[in-house]
Amino acid sequence: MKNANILQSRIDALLNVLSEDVLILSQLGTIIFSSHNESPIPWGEADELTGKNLNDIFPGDIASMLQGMIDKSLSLNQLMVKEVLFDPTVIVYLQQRGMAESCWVEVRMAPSAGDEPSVVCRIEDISRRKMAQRETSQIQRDLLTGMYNRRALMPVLAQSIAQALRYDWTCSLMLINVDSLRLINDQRGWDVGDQILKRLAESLNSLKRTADFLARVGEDGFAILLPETNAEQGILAAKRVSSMVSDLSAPHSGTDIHFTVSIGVATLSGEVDSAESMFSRAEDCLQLSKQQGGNRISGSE
Ligand SMILES: Nc1nc2c(ncn2[C@@H]2O[C@H](COP(=O)(O)OP(=O)(O)OP(=O)(O)O)[C@@H](O)[C@H]2O)c(=O)[nH]1
Repeated sequence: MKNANILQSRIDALLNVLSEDVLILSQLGTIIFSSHNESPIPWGEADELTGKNLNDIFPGDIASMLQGMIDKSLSLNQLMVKEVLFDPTVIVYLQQRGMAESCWVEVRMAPSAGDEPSVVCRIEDISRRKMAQRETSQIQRDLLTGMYNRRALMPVLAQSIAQALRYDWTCSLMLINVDSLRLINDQRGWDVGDQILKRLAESLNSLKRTADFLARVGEDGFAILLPETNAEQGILAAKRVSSMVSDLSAPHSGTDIHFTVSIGVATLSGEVDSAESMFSRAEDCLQLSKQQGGNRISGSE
């Protein structure tokens, strides 16, 4: 009995230092025990929750999703984890207790030993983590086309170079730049220019191999990192892009506006190469294609 008391006081102390909510739920979704301390979720007093069922707190779809987690956790005897949006306009129980802003929570359920089947459920507010994830992915994406940007490309290129050097492979970088986008914008309107960039992005995305990495770099162009691709194969890939672009167009006043691209391909040239030096060589090749009148492919090792 003494031991049981010590254990209980340790469990109470443990629960007191947790900022997450902890519930024990029966197999049928009834709250047997609840503990919440500094949680931003206004559940009401701990006593108020005990004896309530998930259906008393959550609308039908969320209650049955949580019940599904209980069922699975008990039948598979394993931890279940899900991210759930707690929106007070949907979860009226929480709105009535003062919740004004939505928050994302991580729900973890683990089967618990005992006479009656039950699960221990931890609910943690992960809104900040979610926001940070969203911000990170936004700063790595181009807003117009949704593709990765140069900031995202450079570390991947550096990694690909490191791998190629280590395993005695190679890799290539292709820069694809729309010819005379300024003129198209001026003559047909910025919307047409936008359409061209979007269609080109979508088509490059479908054309590239799964292992390739596509990014929008600069105002009017894209880059594709081609792992395990030598100079000759890089030029072949560029030819495929060029021929694909000849079938692309953007609609404008009932007509189709066609466009061309210039391409520069750089291939890894040895131990001294870096992401920056390879990118800069690809830019030089692109420049050469532009100087020769555009709609051309230039490559360098
Ligand atoms: N429609 C559209 N235009 C953009 C976007 N970003 C930049 N631009 C424009 O794209 C044009 C790029 O101009 P330049 O760098 O001179 O290139 P260009 O006219 O394609 O000439 P070349 O590359 O030499 O063929 C500029 O007028 C930019 O204002 C965009 O997101 N959408």
